[in-house]
Amino acid sequence: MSPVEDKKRPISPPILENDVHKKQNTNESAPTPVLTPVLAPVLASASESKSTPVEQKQKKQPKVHKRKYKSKEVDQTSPLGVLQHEIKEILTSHGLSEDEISNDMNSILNSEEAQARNHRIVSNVKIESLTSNGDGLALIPHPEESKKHQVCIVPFGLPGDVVTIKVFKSHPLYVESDLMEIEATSSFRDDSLINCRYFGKCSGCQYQNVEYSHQLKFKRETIVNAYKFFAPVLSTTDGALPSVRDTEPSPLQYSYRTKLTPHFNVPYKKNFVLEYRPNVGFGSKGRPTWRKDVDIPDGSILDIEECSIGTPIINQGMTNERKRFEKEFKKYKKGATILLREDTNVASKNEKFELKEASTDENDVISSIEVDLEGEDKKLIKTCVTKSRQIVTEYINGYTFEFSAGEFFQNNNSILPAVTNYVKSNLAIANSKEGEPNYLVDAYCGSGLFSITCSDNVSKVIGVEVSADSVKFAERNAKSNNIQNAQFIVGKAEQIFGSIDTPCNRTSVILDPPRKGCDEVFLNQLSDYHPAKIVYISCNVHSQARDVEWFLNNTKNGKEYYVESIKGFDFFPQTHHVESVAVLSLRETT
Ligand SMILES: C[S@@+](CC[C@H](N)C(=O)[O-])C[C@H]1O[C@@H](n2cnc3c(N)ncnc32)[C@H](O)[C@@H]1O
Repeated sequence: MSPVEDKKRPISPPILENDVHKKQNTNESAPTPVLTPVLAPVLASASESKSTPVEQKQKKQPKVHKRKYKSKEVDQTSPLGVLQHEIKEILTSHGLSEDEISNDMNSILNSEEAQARNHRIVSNVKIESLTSNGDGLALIPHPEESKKHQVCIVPFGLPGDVVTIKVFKSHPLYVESDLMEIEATSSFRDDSLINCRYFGKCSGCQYQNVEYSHQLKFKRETIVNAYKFFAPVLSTTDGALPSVRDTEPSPLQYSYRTKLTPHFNVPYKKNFVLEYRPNVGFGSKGRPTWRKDVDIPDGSILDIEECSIGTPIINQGMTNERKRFEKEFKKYKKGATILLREDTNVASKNEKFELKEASTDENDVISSIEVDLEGEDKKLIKTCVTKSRQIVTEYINGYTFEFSAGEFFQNNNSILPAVTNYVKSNLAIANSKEGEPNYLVDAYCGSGLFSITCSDNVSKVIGVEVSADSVKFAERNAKSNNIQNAQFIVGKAEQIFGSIDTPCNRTSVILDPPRKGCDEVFLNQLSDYHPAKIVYISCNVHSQARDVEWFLNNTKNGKEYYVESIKGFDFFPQTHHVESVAVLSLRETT
């Protein structure tokens, strides 16, 4: 084990809600807690018993710093915000109150004994459900009070599994655990399907041991729950929400990710020089031991040579860059992330294509893979780019898109034809007359993916995007794809409607915001603009559900719309992620 890897899990202080979130993102190991010497005052008073009261007063009492649990606000639509709803669900199903599952955080923080009682091994734990994050959720006996329970998160546990776990972290209303043993197997579990030796420890995938059709059902359930939790009025109003459609499968279930970002840590110490190469890979999800067939050393970052969901050229890039790092790691004074982004160029089959700068092998030769396009005199030449400012190309349904390697672009090329076709097919405006002009506003347009792929169905497209760099690429992409009816504006989606002059009853709007969703300013303006159709694409179905509920129930014209359809797209097979497309249409007036 290299010196930068932590050897033993520290007795963890409870992680504050925000800290947990930070930790999940950075994959840092938990800080070693400084335990408060709770016995110190007792011992001190015993040795002082012979002094006079005046002497005792003069001697300074050692200060006991009691640690206090401070909770911080969590973003309601983040995994931790969603967990609050999931905990309520499990409580309702067992007829329990919050008091009956609560943990005494101040005691756990200040007493080693309380920590030891709480952070323990528990057997015969039945996994009841899945969180939106793909973790198992269970109810276990409370270690302090026999009438109470604890809600426990068990990564890699599947509904129906009976397992042994090790609880290692406490929070006021739940605990976190590692999966140690599977005692009885869920009907969803088929460990023979596991494709990667790091599965079960790496934080990247959650469902490699779940048959794909079940994965798609889990994701549909995530969407159903998102609307139940974040659109409660619509969910409980008869006929206000359509049944969520089946999740669209990804044509590729492995080898699909066109971008990976392995990373490494270097301890922050003055004049520190690394003696061993640190692990390079992805964050670990606790320290589970349930996979008996592989032995992977613990560490906050796992050393990963190959990622089974990455495309072949991305994995070739990973091999190249790991070899380079092996030679150069001593130069690094701090941790870093290695960008691996697929670059796809199109050429005719016999053309000798000159490769642009990209990841090279140990002989300094650019690694590339060629793929013939079926039924066409064209081939795709793929390389792996590692510089974030470098321009890369993506090929979708006959269109090419250029963008900076470090900027946002969808990561699963194989599903993009299905998604863009679905979005396009849902833009049609009811009661359209033949020959009448129609328009599209693509808010949050990035480098023009939907503006360009949907442009041939409409008279004019206006794309809006806050990043000037992305707009530059959107314009360039429209030109290179010979799209003449698209115009792009640099600006905030919240400020666009004042400058859009297309007739609202002939205009459809695409929304594809970042994870946090749209804000109320934007939704009010969208409602005032009153478009004929809205297609809302989202990588966070929870913020989508919240926005749809707010738009329909709280904006001026919201009541005039109904939710025509909701459908998930599986951009990330083997993981818990799901992309959702909701279509909102104007009710027909008689
Ligand atoms: C999820 S991406 C979608 C991009 C594009 N539709 C695609 O699929 O490639 C969200 C985009 O919204 C942009 N964005 C973020 N906040 C914005 C805002 N307030 N107004 C306009 N665009 C914004 C980001 O720069 C990013 O390009």
